[in-house]
Amino acid sequence: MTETRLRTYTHLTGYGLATLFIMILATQNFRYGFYDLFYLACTLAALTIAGMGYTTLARRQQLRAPGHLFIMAALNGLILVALFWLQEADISYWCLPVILLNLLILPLRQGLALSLLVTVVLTAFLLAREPLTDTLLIAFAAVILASTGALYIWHYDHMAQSAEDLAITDPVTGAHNARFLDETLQKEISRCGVTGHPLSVITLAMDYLEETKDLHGQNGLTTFYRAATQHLFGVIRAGDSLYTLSDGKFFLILPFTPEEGVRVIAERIRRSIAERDWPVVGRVTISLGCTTRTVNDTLADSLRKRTDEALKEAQKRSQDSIWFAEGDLNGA
Ligand SMILES: Nc1nc2c(ncn2[C@@H]2O[C@H](COP(=O)(O)OP(=O)(O)OP(=O)(O)O)[C@@H](O)[C@H]2O)c(=O)[nH]1
Repeated sequence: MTETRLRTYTHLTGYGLATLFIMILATQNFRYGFYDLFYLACTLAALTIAGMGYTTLARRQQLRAPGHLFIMAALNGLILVALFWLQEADISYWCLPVILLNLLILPLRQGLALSLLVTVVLTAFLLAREPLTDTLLIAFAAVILASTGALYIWHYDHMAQSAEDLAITDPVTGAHNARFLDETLQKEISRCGVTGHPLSVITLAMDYLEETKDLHGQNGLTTFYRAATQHLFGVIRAGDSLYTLSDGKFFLILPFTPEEGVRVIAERIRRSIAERDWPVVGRVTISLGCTTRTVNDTLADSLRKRTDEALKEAQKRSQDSIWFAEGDLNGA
């Protein structure tokens, strides 16, 4: 299930349960003749039903739907105004589920800020009217609810972020993985198609891979891959992205980089790798295949194939070299 869909279900459940709870309150107050509280509950229910409608309408943008903040601010505001207007201490108990609803519907910071605001105003109201022990009891319940809810949501957000990072990161090098490459490259190509900015890519691989493996073992290679990744992150500019492919190759996506630019950065990378003394493996050279997108390149696969061929050509000609593959400008 995607995060967006999960949020949609969570929001619908939150608003749905709140509506049910408020409708029960409305019915009870109507039965006992507390019409002010009945009207208040009906208005609150209208807001939570609006929340359900908004959740359904904005279901594709649940992660950044700003309307929830307005709905929840109105809901919280209405309860606080009613608290002072009606001078009805029973309304203070309505604030407790609202604190949880804030945290469930809104991003953590917004939800927590709104819940703390409600807690402070509620405590001030109770201090002026109710015995100190009752006030402390309700304020304490509100703080416990807000902090436990916030902790739980923070923990969930943290876990979701870690799972997402793991899914797109190579465990050995810490760079992005091949799965994420296809996705990002396709998006980048589509963006270039619209804006017309140049896009270049590079595939690079270590020379004498088998010999190095025989000499230093897989651990030696892994140490080099890790160090090379950190080094490449330092060479490329912000906006470029680096990927580790399964067969010991690296891939670079270089947005806003024309043919002359990719030749410059490829040469810079080649030289900087050859000049260093690497841990465990010592002196190492790499070969690089590069290409620049043409208007006929609409698929990630075609750019990847062309850089792979360019890399093979570079390795065939000599080690420690670069080959640039021209794209087809005439036919698709
Ligand atoms: N994508 C990318 N391109 C680079 C990088 N370094 C150089 N280039 C390309 O090579 C061209 C010439 O780079 P440089 O020789 O560093 O000259 P520069 O004018 O200082 O480069 P910029 O100010 O980065 O444009 C740049 O305009 C880029 O197209 C890099 O780290 N990433």
